[in-house]
Amino acid sequence: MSKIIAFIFGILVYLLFLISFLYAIGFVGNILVPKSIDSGVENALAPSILINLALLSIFAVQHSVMARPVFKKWWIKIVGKTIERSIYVLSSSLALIFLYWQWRPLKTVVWEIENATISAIVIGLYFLGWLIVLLSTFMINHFELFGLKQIFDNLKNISAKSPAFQINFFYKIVRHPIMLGFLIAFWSTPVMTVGHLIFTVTTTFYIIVAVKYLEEKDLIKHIGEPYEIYQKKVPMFIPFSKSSN
Ligand SMILES: C[S@@+](CC[C@H](N)C(=O)[O-])C[C@H]1O[C@@H](n2cnc3c(N)ncnc32)[C@H](O)[C@@H]1O
Repeated sequence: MSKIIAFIFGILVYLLFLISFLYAIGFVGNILVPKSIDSGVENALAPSILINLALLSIFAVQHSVMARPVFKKWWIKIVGKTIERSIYVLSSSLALIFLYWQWRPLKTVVWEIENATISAIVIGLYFLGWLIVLLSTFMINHFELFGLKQIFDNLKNISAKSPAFQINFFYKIVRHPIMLGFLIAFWSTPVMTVGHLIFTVTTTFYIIVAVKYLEEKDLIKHIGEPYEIYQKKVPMFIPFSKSSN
């Protein structure tokens, strides 16, 4: 019975993730969704900036703290291995939905691309960024990353293996294609407002710090020398650039 409940929970969490992921494309790109990064009533500058930074910080803290091995080890003892990842995905989705809901638009335009062709290219890049994000998740392990593999394995009484270290497809070109996809999507806008710029600069800073000082440190601890060799051969974010630590 508990296996079925865990399974249903994991499926519902995955559906919520899909909704919040699709909503993110509409939210950042100001496309189709009822509330986007630049829609709604504009309030005073200082409180809006503080609220937006607080919303981004909630996501960053949740996302980084719950992903650390020390936290995971402790948390697995409480919730069990099967649904640990689903709870992580659920928490991230809720933090994102809260951000979409409470985001304060700041509509002053910082830059605007007036040339229609360049504007269309930039919009194309926006969707390319999101596509890179989605495809990259399949290159490591989409189903493990979003908790589905764990709930399926549990249902079939298979003991889950640790996810394998991948150096395939996009991971041959950069070490962090998912984050590169986000960076491309967040910066590629024909109209950059103050609110969008705050979002983009803060997330860029967070991505660089989280990858360099948290994720890669954990990967070196976990994988060891093969990851250090990978770091020397493959650049972090910029394809074909000199590889860096
Ligand atoms: C949200 S994913 C982001 C992965 C990577 N930073 C990127 O931008 O493509 C985070 C998870 O991917 C795992 N990961 C990072 N690089 C990996 C690789 N080359 N192979 C397998 N898993 C990896 C990390 O251990 C972490 O659990």
